[in-house]
Amino acid sequence: MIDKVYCADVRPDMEGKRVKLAGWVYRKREVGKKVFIVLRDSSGVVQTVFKREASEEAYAEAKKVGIESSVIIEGTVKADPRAPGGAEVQADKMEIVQNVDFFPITKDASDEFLLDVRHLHLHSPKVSSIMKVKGTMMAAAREWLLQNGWYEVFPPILVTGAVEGGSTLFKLKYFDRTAYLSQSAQLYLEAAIFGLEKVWSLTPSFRAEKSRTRRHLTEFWHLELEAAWMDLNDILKVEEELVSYMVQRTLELRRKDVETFRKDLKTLRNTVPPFPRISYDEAIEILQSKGVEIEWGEDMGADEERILTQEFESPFFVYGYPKHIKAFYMKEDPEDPRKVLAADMLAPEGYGEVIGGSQREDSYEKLVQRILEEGMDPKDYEWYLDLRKYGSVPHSGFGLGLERLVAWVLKLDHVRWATLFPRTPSRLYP
Ligand SMILES: NC(=O)C[C@H]([NH3+])C(=O)NS(=O)(=O)OC[C@H]1O[C@@H](n2cnc3c(N)ncnc32)[C@H](O)[C@@H]1O
Ligand SMILES: [Mg+2]
Repeated sequence: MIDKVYCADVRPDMEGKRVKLAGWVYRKREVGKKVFIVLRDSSGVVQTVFKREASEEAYAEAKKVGIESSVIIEGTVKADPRAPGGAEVQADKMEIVQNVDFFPITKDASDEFLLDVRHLHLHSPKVSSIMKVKGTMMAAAREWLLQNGWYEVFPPILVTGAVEGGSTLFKLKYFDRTAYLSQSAQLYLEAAIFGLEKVWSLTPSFRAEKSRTRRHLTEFWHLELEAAWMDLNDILKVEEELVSYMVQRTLELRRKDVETFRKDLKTLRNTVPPFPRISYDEAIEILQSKGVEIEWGEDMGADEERILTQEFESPFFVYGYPKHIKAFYMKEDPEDPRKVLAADMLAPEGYGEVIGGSQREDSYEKLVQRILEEGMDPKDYEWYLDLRKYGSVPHSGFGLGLERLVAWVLKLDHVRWATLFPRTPSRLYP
């Protein structure tokens, strides 16, 4: 590894210190007999200046080097309030590792072009900021989960059945059998709670969703928790504590990156327990009062959720959905058989659903009945039904879409920008 100083670590108090930098040419301009190069690395940028009198050779290299060329620069730090970070490097040596004559991404590049060359778009400091925030949010989640006694497990991705409906399964040939890409690790987490009680996993989940909305991917990162002995209210408390910790910790560690995308942090600061809770019935009434044509029993889509979020300035829960619009594994509400003990967490500012969760049906007979009601074959879920035969317990869990949470925190206009290489119905390459 090159013994280098990171760009963001070049400070005014290093005046006179000799440093070696390694990175990529981010910006370049010639002013009179000087060449200014803003060098970029993973930490940020620093201004370097090349003068003929300092080194003829380095000056000539600086004049010819192209944007996004990889370079190693040596020089002396000089405090200068006009330079980003208050200091610049007066360069006297440059090694061009690889010169780039023309970098295809220009200022006016369209979103579609950026996605076509996503492998080059990852040079962008803004993209790096998104990935740093996403990584920090997951690091915060891990911190919280470890501190609160949750065990990480590693469920399979190659599976034999649907969790969230057969219409969004990706099917593949598995030797002489049929397999699917996992839509959710939930069923396997439900098996794990009989030994570990409180489990979680971060896995890629796959949905053959044809819906081309700003919040759907065909592959997304899915943070899922499952706990024995917990009912719906218990798991909602877990959700709001976990999400609050993820958001507040990210503000603590990555505030500059977050502020690159949003100046108003109010809804993030408001993300502290307890989150507001409204029933599905109340949600329908609110929507109807705002002129939305929706009847009780209908599902809320992105548009309805967007309108609903206008009522809140923090994430909030909607609970008590009608049974027929929710998944087979959800426990019927003992007080109202039309409903299930399920709740979604919606993010404000128009983002909507970021978490889907519920208390699970723990009765063998009722679960068989729900599977049949949904037109599925209990034989396909024999192992899953066994979980209700051998020491069944009340249990609950949820799934958080990591890209959706990041998209809200950074106010991204599409969830695809929150993933390294977005997968959508029209995108499988690069
Ligand atoms: N362990 C569980 O209880 C999870 C449960 N089986 C489940 O998959 N619920 S979910 O379908 O609402 O998906 C959960 C979350 O997963 C995210 N999600 C769900 N589908 C997508 C797509 N297509 N793209 C991006 N993100 C998606 C979104 O935030 C949802 O709230
Ligand atoms: Mg959902």
